[in-house]
Amino acid sequence: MIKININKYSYENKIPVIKNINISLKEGQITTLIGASGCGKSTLLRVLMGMETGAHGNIFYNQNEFNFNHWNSKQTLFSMVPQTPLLFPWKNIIENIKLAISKKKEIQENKTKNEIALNALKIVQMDEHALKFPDEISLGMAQRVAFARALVLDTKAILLDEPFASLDAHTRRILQEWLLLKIKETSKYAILVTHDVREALLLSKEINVLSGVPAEVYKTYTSDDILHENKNLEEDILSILGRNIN
Ligand SMILES: Nc1ncnc2c1ncn2[C@@H]1O[C@H](COP(=O)(O)OP(=O)(O)OP(=O)(O)O)[C@@H](O)[C@H]1O
Repeated sequence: MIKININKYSYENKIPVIKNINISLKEGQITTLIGASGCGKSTLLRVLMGMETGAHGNIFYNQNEFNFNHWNSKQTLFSMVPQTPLLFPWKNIIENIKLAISKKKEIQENKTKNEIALNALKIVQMDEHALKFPDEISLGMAQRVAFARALVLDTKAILLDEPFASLDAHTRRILQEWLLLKIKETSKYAILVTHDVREALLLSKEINVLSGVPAEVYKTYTSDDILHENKNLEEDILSILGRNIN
């Protein structure tokens, strides 16, 4: 299990954007953060990536405690799949993946970067398109490449920042099912950030509903709540989001 506690984070010592976030991640499962626009979801992911420093709190993984005081972008616990794939347009698909592969990984696996990249593209069923350029593939395919790029970074957890937001409803549905399977197959831990309550219910084992700024966990739904749908969860979550809690 990965346990994340962020007691507080503020940009440039102004009012806190994140407060009292305690979430847990389980292997092969997706934990979701859902909250209104601007409540601090992307900031939270950036803190975990080490792109924003100065948060107060800690992370527990494998009996180790990591303090945010010593957290930076060189951390190896988290990688991110952003809202848009952010591929270099002048490099083909396999070259885009190879850029993310370290020399250390090449030595450890005793494989060339090409072999490692091709293997990751196989996992996301994009190996047949390895030599295409980003403008020759669809957005859904590009998001799968972004997922492969996160895989070769070999982090324990993948942070998914609204990865399906820019896709049409049909492609989104296919990729949602696909993602669920891949997280299970690769035994990754995952955090999904979304606005979409149905997406949260479809993919998550745990849903954390965030309040408005500062982002704070207002309510947590466990896998039991989600599985049994004993309450009308969709309505429940929507009504919390609609209250614009501050
Ligand atoms: N670099 C920054 N400096 C100062 N404040 C920032 C910075 N980035 C974001 N903020 C503020 O922090 C708050 C949270 O922003 P954030 O982008 O994390 O929200 P979000 O929940 O991801 O929004 P959305 O769902 O619309 O992407 C907002 O009030 C925003 O204005």
